[in-house]
Amino acid sequence: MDNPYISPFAKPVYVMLKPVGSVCNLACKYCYYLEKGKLYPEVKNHIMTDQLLEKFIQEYLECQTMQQVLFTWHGGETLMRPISFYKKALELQRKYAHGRQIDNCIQTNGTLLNDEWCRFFKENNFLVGVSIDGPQEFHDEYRRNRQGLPSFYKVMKGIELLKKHGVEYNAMAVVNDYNVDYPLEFYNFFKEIDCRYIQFAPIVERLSQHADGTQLTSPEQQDANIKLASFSVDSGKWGNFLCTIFDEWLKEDVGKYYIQLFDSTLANWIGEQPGICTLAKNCGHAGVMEFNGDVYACDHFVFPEYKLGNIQTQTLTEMMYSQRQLKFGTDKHDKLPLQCKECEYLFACNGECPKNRFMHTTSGEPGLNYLCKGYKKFFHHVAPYMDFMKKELLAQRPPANVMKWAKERNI
Ligand SMILES: C[S@@+](CC[C@H](N)C(=O)[O-])C[C@H]1O[C@@H](n2cnc3c(N)ncnc32)[C@H](O)[C@@H]1O
Ligand code: SF4
Ligand code: SF4
Ligand code: SF4
Repeated sequence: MDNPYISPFAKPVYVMLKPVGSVCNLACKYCYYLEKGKLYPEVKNHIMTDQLLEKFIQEYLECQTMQQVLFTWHGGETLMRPISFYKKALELQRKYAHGRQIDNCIQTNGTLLNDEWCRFFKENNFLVGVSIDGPQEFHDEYRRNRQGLPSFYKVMKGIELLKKHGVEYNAMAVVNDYNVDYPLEFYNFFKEIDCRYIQFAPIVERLSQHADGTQLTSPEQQDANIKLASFSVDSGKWGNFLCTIFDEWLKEDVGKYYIQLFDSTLANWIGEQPGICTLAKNCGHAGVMEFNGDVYACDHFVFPEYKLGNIQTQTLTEMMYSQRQLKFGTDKHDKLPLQCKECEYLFACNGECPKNRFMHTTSGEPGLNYLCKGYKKFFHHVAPYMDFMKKELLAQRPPANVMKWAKERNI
């Protein structure tokens, strides 16, 4: 074979990069990634070398079967690498692109953004994801640095700079035990700052002490001593949160504000692939590569037992299409408990993220998702509107017509 990297598979290989591992200037209390540094106690600097960066970029580009290739820079805090690192990455992308179209997106806590970063992102067409958990009071509850200093004002300044430079950005928020009680304040905040693409994710973590000093728990561990982390969202409240925001969105925001979870729900309603992996039928499409070349099954499964290999000894295609990774992907559906398999909302929920499946069903079967109650409530609540939007889409009319329809029915 001329090119050892060519992938025989139709789906693109997608692997997010961790150029500084889990290193960060903040220490958000709920962060699932901060403790991942403990997986590499022998390494002093968790920094991806230029050699590894080049190896990854060459291989990543050469194994793609699609014309368009997406690079995702993730952390830890991505902006803890200097701009020169990303300039080098762009040079290497150009070197190995061979005519492919390359897109870059980067996830950041926003605190280190300045004019220089924003100019760089604008010039190079980066999509920037900024983490912000709503108004100051919610955001600063958990998003602080090691000294306990809050980060809200720095993030807001960062967002202002992105806007000033015309950089495309979206907001990434988490919903936790605190902000879940204030859905309207949360939603209106994003409207006030004129953020039209809103992504939010529920926090569910379980903690126990492991020998290597880590605390987060993979779903296989079913020990009764494993406690739900206090910052986790309550399942029922998660449902109320989604329903309240949905009703508000329905008043005048459909087609104006894009809420990823609602779009993904509609996608499932019409049988399309949802944008959120948690609502998809299978997992396994998005791997992550750590600073040292270790590749894991998913960003939320960076546990030793989910390591697929290392790019120095195996190709990305070998790892991402290994039997283990394929099984990781199909297990999402195959391991559903009967209660899910018989659920009227299975097509929309797909049992959500396997990381959260540590409950038992009413008949005592393990593997039920902790968020089941909340999602069931949400799907039940939105079903008539989703049915209507589906009808509109199939008739090639805008789904935003749902607002008028709901108003006429006084709902
Ligand atoms: C690990 S951070 C890395 C990138 C960057 N430091 C940032 O904060 O955006 C990626 C995203 O995960 C979110 N996150 C952190 N801990 C989480 C958890 N336990 N569950 C769900 N999302 C979490 C963060 O709020 C952030 O939006
Ligand atoms: S800024 Fe991102 S990586 Fe850093 S602690 Fe917070 S969530 Fe984790
Ligand atoms: S394990 Fe969870 S986060 Fe990972 S791909 Fe599956 S649904 Fe998504
Ligand atoms: S709503 Fe509950 S029972 Fe239904 S598929 Fe989702 S997790 Fe399973």
